[in-house]
Amino acid sequence: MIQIENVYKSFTLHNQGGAEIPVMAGASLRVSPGECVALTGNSGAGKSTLMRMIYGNYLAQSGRILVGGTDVASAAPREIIALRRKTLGHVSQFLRVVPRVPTLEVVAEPLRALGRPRAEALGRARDLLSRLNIPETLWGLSPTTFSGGEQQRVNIARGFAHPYPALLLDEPTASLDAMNRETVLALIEEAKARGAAIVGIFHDAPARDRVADRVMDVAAFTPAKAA
Ligand SMILES: Nc1ncnc2c1ncn2[C@@H]1O[C@H](COP(=O)(O)OP(=O)(O)OP(=O)(O)O)[C@@H](O)[C@H]1O
Repeated sequence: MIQIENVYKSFTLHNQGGAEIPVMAGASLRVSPGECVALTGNSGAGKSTLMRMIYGNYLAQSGRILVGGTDVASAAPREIIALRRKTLGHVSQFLRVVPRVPTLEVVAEPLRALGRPRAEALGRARDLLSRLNIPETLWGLSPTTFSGGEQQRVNIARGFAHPYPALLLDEPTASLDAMNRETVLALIEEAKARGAAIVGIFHDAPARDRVADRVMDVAAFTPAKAA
């Protein structure tokens, strides 16, 4: 489902005389449906960079990043937008939403964008918001004024609304209380059970041990310091 082949990435520092810093070389990884692979490695090893390349936010200089048959490394922007809508979900700790849209609509939006009926999309949103303990009194309000933890849970609900075949999880359990953390782990397990291929960064080691089938240390892809 997710297949990374021999990816190379460097950053060009335009404010430092155009210096080129290689950060990843020979990155390869294959994630099957129903499998969760956790990226590990020291701070600065390149976990976030690899996730951003899979999502199409950072461009790989060479190699292939196949997600459900689309090569993110060479796809046109509109192909990446379609991929993100149908196939590739992304759950981070941070909520970015259009102001003034009610929480229920924010969570239902990924399903509405795929043309799912309004009643079905809102039903799914209600189910997820209840499971993640967002009080019903907040559902009609925009989440922009919510607490950090509430915004994080709204973002998780939104990220799990559509059953994406591929999912990227960036510290999905960070700063959650025990009960909500348990719900998120259950959502991840359900996504695996329905066949989602998942790549995640989990600083929460017990969470990683529970949901990850394999661990990939990205230090293996760090270019030799002399290069
Ligand atoms: N936009 C950028 N421009 C220049 N260098 C960058 C950029 N993004 C990341 N880097 C560099 O790439 C390397 C990998 O960073 P990355 O954020 O992927 O590491 P990480 O493993 O996710 O670290 P952490 O666990 O601290 O989040 C670092 O040396 C970082 O400085």
